[in-house]
Amino acid sequence: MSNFTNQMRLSSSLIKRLKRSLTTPMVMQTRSFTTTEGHRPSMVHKRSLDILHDPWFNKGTAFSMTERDRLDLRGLLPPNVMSSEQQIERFMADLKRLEVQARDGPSDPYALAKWRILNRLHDRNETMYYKVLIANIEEYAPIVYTPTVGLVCQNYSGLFRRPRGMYFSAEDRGEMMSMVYNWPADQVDMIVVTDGSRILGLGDLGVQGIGIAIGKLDLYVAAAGINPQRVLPVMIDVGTNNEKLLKDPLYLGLQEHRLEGEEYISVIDEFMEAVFTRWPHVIVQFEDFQSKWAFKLLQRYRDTYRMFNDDVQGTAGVAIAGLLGAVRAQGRPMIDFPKQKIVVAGAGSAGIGVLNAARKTMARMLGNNESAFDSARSQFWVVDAKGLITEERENIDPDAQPFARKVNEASRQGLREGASLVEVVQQVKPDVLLGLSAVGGLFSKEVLEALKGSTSTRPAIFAMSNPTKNAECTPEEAFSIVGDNIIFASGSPFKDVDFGNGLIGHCNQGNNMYLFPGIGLGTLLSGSRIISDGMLQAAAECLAAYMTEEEVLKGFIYPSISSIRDITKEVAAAVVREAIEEDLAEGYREMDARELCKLTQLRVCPCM
Ligand SMILES: NC(=O)c1ccc[n+]([C@@H]2O[C@H](COP(=O)([O-])OP(=O)(O)OC[C@H]3O[C@@H](n4cnc5c(N)ncnc54)[C@H](O)[C@@H]3O)[C@@H](O)[C@H]2O)c1
Ligand SMILES: O=C(O)C[C@H](O)C(=O)O
Ligand SMILES: [Mg+2]
Repeated sequence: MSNFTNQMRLSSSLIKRLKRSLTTPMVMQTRSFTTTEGHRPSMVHKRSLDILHDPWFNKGTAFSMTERDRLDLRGLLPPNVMSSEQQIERFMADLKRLEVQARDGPSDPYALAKWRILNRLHDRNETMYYKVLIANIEEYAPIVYTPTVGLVCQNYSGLFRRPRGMYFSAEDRGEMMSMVYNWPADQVDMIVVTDGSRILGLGDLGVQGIGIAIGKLDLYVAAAGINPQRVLPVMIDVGTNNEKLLKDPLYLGLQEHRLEGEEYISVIDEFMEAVFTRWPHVIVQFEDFQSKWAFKLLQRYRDTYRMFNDDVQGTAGVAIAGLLGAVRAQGRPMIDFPKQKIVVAGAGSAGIGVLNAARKTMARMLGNNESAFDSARSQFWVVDAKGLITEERENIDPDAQPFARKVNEASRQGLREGASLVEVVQQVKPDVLLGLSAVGGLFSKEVLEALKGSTSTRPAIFAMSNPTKNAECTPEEAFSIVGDNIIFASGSPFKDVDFGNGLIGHCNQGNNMYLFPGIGLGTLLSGSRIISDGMLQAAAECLAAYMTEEEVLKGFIYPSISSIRDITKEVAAAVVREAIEEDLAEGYREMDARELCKLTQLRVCPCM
């Protein structure tokens, strides 16, 4: 559809909406609809979320599309309209499933039960919910966030009780500009949006992916202190390619294959235009989009909107901080980073994001010129589902292309196109083995045995895939096979390993949660128009510098989650400083750019 036609559609829906609000005062309006039992019309003086939160009137997913339109509910419920019989079936199936699938690998067996209790509190009393979460962040972050949030998404059709957030579906094309006004808050600071196409390492979960947006925003409130009334989780339902969900009669999302190409982009464009029209200062975090869209959408929007992609950019910053920590843990200065040999398993949105950032960081340390950038490339070996990526790879993904090994260079090392991970580790003897493959157990006994040949005095293993059962290896496997001296980090939380001799092998959590809340908060407070590479780099450097020399030498390369509020504050301050330095900051509320400058200790400040 041309931009013009699109605009016409958008503006006609907006005009409809405006007319409706002019002719009928929202609050006092009386509307009728049929109750769940059927026939008698019910009169209601409420609208929007007030209806969904009222047990006398709420029909949940059984509200028909006409009722959703008339009661300003469009977008506040998952798109699939259910019959009351289906609702009961879904509830009963969930009740019976209580103990089954309540566990994600070796994690807490009661995780899902705890999530249900916390979720009920979230629905009843947000202030109390966040107080409980903040006071017990170490215990409950793994429940409301990774790894349990993965289990929640997998079971979402059953767990769904009260809606939270907004749903924009392929069926809502042309309506989004109007729908955004169904959200009751006049001010929204943070949106986390997903299309559900790659939820953690669990694949395409369709509409059920809304859970990840809710979990991330919980951390925005708990770690960054964002007002819970100003966060908005969003699910863009463009269908699903998950065959199981397509056949499930109780699935809450659109039961059609995913939109592709221009059709897909036009939905996301319409969503972005709608939310930035209603809330011009909002920040949109893209989360768990499959790689093929993650990069394209980032390129499409990053210079126009206040947005970032957490999996590409947040993960990259967290990985850089960890990689620099691993260099320091060897007793070497950070500036030795460009000498590290790094094997990366996984060339998706996260893997490529990390590779690009690591290469740039090395290049900066080597003189920040073209030849430095070029030579940094040779420090990386990238293995994906088809093995080692070389220039011989057919139909190579353009994002992976810059990291393809030259064929003669590979053969000098005894490697070839498609070489297995174990062969690569054997030949390269890397300092770092980093996994973002979503393949649980990929760092097998053989791979870890091969890493014993590392030329590093202290090899580092980053098993960053989530949730727990997708981790490339466990810390027990890593420490017991490679040795007590290694550095270990995983994306999902694991317990430290007790060596039984009074010594402990520390398991770091290398998760983007250490950066995204600070990136969002810093952007909000600075009022920066966009989120620049420099702001992201400042966030990563701040996290890298957070750990003391003594801590890194003991193998602690990331802070404990109990200090997440402090880290977030530091990261946010670094982001604000950088935004000011780059002359991007426009200020926040009464704190204009000039006032912000006064607050910082910058020597050079462009607005002074
Ligand atoms: N720790 C964190 O903060 C963090 C952040 C982002 C993503 N992740 C995790 O990283 C994982 C990957 O995310 P993504 O968005 O890049 O996914 P993706 O699906 O885009 O990429 C997965 C990549 O792994 C490769 N792969 C598959 N099987 C492989 C194998 N046997 N050997 C080597 N490579 C293999 C694929 O070819 C692909 O390149 C997910 O589990 C996600 O949860 C963790
Ligand atoms: O969600 C997480 O825990 C980290 C990351 O964003 C992921 O997709 O795995
Ligand atoms: Mg993610």
